[in-house]
Order: sequence, then structure tokens, then C-alpha cells
Amino acid sequence: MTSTLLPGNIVYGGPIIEREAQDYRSLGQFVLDKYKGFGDQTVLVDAVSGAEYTASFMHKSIVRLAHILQKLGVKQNDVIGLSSENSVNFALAMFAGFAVGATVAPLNVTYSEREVDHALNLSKPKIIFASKITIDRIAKVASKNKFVKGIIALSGSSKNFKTIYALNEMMDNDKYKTNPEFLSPVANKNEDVALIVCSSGTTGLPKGVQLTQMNLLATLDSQIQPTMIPMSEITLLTVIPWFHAFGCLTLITTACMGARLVYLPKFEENLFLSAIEKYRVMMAFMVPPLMVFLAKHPIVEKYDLSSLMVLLCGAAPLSRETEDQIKERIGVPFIRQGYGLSESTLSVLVQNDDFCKPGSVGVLKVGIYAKVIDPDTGKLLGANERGELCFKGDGIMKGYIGDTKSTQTAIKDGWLHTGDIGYYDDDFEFFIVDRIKELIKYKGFQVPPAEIEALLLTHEKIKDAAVIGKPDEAAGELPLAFVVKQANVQLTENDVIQFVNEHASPAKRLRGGVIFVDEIPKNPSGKILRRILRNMLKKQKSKL
Ligand SMILES: Nc1ncnc2c1ncn2[C@@H]1O[C@H](COP(=O)(O)OP(=O)(O)OP(=O)(O)O)[C@@H](O)[C@H]1O
Ligand SMILES: O=C(O)[C@H]1CSC(c2nc3ccc(O)cc3s2)=N1
Ligand SMILES: [Mg+2]
Repeated sequence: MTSTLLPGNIVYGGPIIEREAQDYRSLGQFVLDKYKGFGDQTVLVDAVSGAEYTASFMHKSIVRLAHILQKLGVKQNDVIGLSSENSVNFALAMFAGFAVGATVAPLNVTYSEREVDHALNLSKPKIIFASKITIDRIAKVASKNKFVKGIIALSGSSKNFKTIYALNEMMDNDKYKTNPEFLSPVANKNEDVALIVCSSGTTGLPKGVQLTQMNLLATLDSQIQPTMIPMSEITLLTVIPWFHAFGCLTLITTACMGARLVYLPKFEENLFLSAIEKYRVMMAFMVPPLMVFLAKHPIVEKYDLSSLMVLLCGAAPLSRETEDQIKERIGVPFIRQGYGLSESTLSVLVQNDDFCKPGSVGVLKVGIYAKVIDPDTGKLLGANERGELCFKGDGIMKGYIGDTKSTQTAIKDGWLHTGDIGYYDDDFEFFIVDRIKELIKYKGFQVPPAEIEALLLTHEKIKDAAVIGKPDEAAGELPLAFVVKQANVQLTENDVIQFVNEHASPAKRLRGGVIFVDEIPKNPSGKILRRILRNMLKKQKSKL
């Protein structure tokens, strides 16, 4: 499908032809019927334990858990929290929540008590599923919030809350083994919220993004495309946390397609590589730090990665240099960069065979409209003009929970204002420059840190890098780099400054200096946490 230009400089990705999911009675029913239809196919594989789960196992278990949720008093549109690393029980809990027509609110497992408290007070779940790594923290915070009536332990247990149920005990209880079918209640698809995902919190506190059943069903329809190989023969790998929109939506879409999804609960170098080798993984969901790992880490050479055909990468900027290095090093034929937001359900832009210029994030997906506006004046811009990207379509969220003001700032006349600066070229292929909030303002020039970071990563002695603006009275801000050196190399501040001077325009020079660090702080979906770097800089200054 090629994009078309509509009057008023609006680009359109074309209609969603498929209507299978959207016409269903509910999201929960769609997932149940899909799993039932896939029968004995293996749909999930735990790469740590090696356990494999068939679609019929998933169907049977979701039905049982849905009956259990109803017995516990969970009703349509009640909210269920879900705090777990990637595991089969995460998938069961979420899909059982959908089956009873509830709203599922995944929680970041790395959240501190304070952050859990913030997230719980956004979604106000009645029941929370928690795994052994989070249950103590969840129980402690839940005991201070009256709206939480019960906690279901997916694994482990805790003494910090009075009503804790153990999932395995309930699943084995004969009481719930009676009815092998479950009929999901008819949904008000445009209104009923299926998911409340927390945005990454890169620019402030995380916001509770409400995605309706229709947002998800339309996205599912838009993902269905004829493939050369039957879906049942495709093996995918993911380590992206399922509590994040990117991870969560890729779990839901791959589940409904009947592919085999191999998952990891967290990233571990050897496990990630050996999983690709062992399961002959064809496609992997990636974020830029994982791409840099494949491009640069010496142990990559020890593994047979020849099965890899496609890497799907999103969530943060990926440089064309990293892309080229991977192609050259491990010969992956296709790298598909995509771009999306929690607010857009899944990606709104993705590369394909015909539109994959280096550094681009591809073209509009079906069902999506885009426009680029001048962030100051709101004027509509045309091809090759940089401005704020705005999107419209069936995947755009209902709004932020409990925050009408932010919702009204984010969505105007149905258009989601992303806060990201980008442009499309003459082929309607899109490029992301940076976030409006991250642009460094040097003497009136706007310097995108992502560009300097991409350049620094091309240096063979640099393992990782992040750039921020250092406040400066005369110039406004000066670009400053945090740099992680490769092991056992000599590299000075001056070497790094010289390198940038040679390869970048004057405004991008590292006039703020270079700080060597052991690690760049990133969140689980691979985004650089620049506010931590800004705090580090402040602390360093106050010490002087
Ligand atoms: N391929 C990509 N290239 C560059 N940036 C990307 C890409 N994909 C996603 N992003 C960035 O990720 C953002 C969406 O991420 P997400 O919804 O997880 O939360 P966040 O915007 O990082 O956090 P918050 O909204 O809470 O500040 C986009 O607005 C964009 O800035
Ligand atoms: O649609 C795809 O094929 C893949 C390619 S990359 C991608 C996404 N990236 C993001 C980033 C943030 C987010 O909230 C959702 C997505 S989906 N989706
Ligand atoms: Mg955001």
C-alpha cells in the first residue's frame, strides 16, 4: 500500500481492508476464538525454562482463569492491575482480564514503591496480579490504597496484604474446572477500555494511556497481512517488557496470528543469543540498545544467528550506522525500523520492502493519517519540512486516565500531537529528528542530541553515549556528552571533542565537554533517561 496526499497536506496510509477483529463481540472473545482455532500449535516458549505452551493450553487456562475472576467478583469494565516480568502467567492474566471484559493495567516491574503508588492511583485496580519479584512491593503499596480488594500471586507470596490468592492453587481447584467454554460479554468497543498502559515517563511522570477495545481490534486488523510463510511456521523472539505498550501489543498481535513467540523475562547477553540459535528465530523485536549490542559486542560472533531474517526495532532513535554494522556483521537481510507511542496503540510508521531508506522510520500503516505542523504557529508543513508529527486513526487512545487537561493538549480534533520533530520526504517516508523537549538550544540553533549520539556511536572506542544541553548563560545551552568507553581502550575528552569537530557542523560541537561514565541510564524499553544525566551534571557542578 502506498501513501496518498489528501487536501491540506495530510498524508494517509490507506484503508484497513480486513475487518475480522473489529466486527467481533469483544477483544476477549477474539483472543479466545483465535487460540481455540490454533489447536496444538506451540504459541509461547519460555527461553529460560524451555517450557512450551500450546494454543489449546492457553485457551483452556484463560477460560478457567476467567471463571475464577468472575467468582472473585470482577465485572465488565473493572480494572485489573498486572505486575510481572514476561511469563506465560502474564499472558494468561491479561487475556483472562480481556475475556471478562475488564480493563487490564500492566505495571512496570522496575517501579519503586513511590512509582507503584502513582501508577495504582491512576488506574485504581480492584485486583492486582503480581509475580514473586514484585509482590512484596505491590502488597505494601496496595495496603495503603483502599480500592485494592485482592492480590493474585502469579508466583511467590507476601505477608504484606490480607487477601492474597495463589494462582496455581485456584487453577488446580476442581471448583473451577467445570465449564470448558467462556462467553465474553458484548463490549461497547469504542468506549470500553481494554488496556491502561503507562507511558515511559521520559518527559515527566508516567501517564495512564487508555486504549479501547476498538483501538486494539483495529490495530489487530491492520497488522494482518498475507505472508509468504504461514504464520504457524514463524518464530519470533521478544525481550521487550510486556508491561510497556510496545511489548504488550506485540504479545497480543503475535498471539492472535498464531506465530510461535519465544520470550525472555529480562535481557541477558548469552541467553538472548542462544535463544536465537536454539529456536532458529526468524524475527526479533528490538530496541536500539539491543541493536547496538548486536552491532558491537564481541560475543555475538560465537553464535549461529543465520536464522534471523528480520529485526523489528522501535521505541527510540536507531542510527543508520548501527543498522549498517548489523547487516554487515550478521547478515540479517531486513531491518525494519518502526515508530510508535503508547498513545498510538502500536506503531503508526514502519519500514517495508519498498520504503526502507537508511535512518527512516518508514511509511504510514494502513488506517493512519499524518500531518506535520510548525510547533510554534501550528501551520501545516509539506514534504521535507521539519515540524511536529501529528497522527489520527483508529489506534489513537481514548485519553489519559483522570487527566482531561493533558488529554486536551495531546489530542486536538482527533489529532494526536506527539511532541516529536520529524518530516516526510517526497516518497512519504518519515524521519524522526528528536523530541521537541530534548532539542538543545545553542545560540538559536536547534541541535538534536540523537544526531550527535549516533555520530559518537560510530567511534570504535565508544561503547555508548548520550548527549544533553548544559545550561550556559551566553549561548543558552552547550552540547555535552556522557561517554562509555569500550573495555581497555585509551580515549580522552579531547579525542571525543576532536572527533565531533571533524564530523559535525559547528553548532553540534561538544562545547559543554565530555563526561566519562560506566553506563548510560536507560529505561527497560531502551530510552535514554536524560533527566538522570541532568541531575548528575547538577551534582557534579555543586561539588566544584
Ligand atoms: N523509531 C523511533 N525513533 C525515535 N524515537 C522513537 C521511535 N519510536 C518511538 N520513539 C519515541 O518514543 C516515544 C513514545 O514512547 P512511550 O509512549 O513509551 O513514552 P515516552 O514518550 O518515552 O514517555 P512520556 O510520554 O511519559 O514522557 C515517542 O514519542 C518518540 O519520542
Ligand atoms: O509494527 C512493527 O512492526 C514494529 C516495528 S517497531 C514498532 C513499535 N515501536 C514502538 C515504540 C513505542 C511504542 O509505544 C510502541 C511501538 S510499536 N512496531
Ligand atoms: Mg510520550
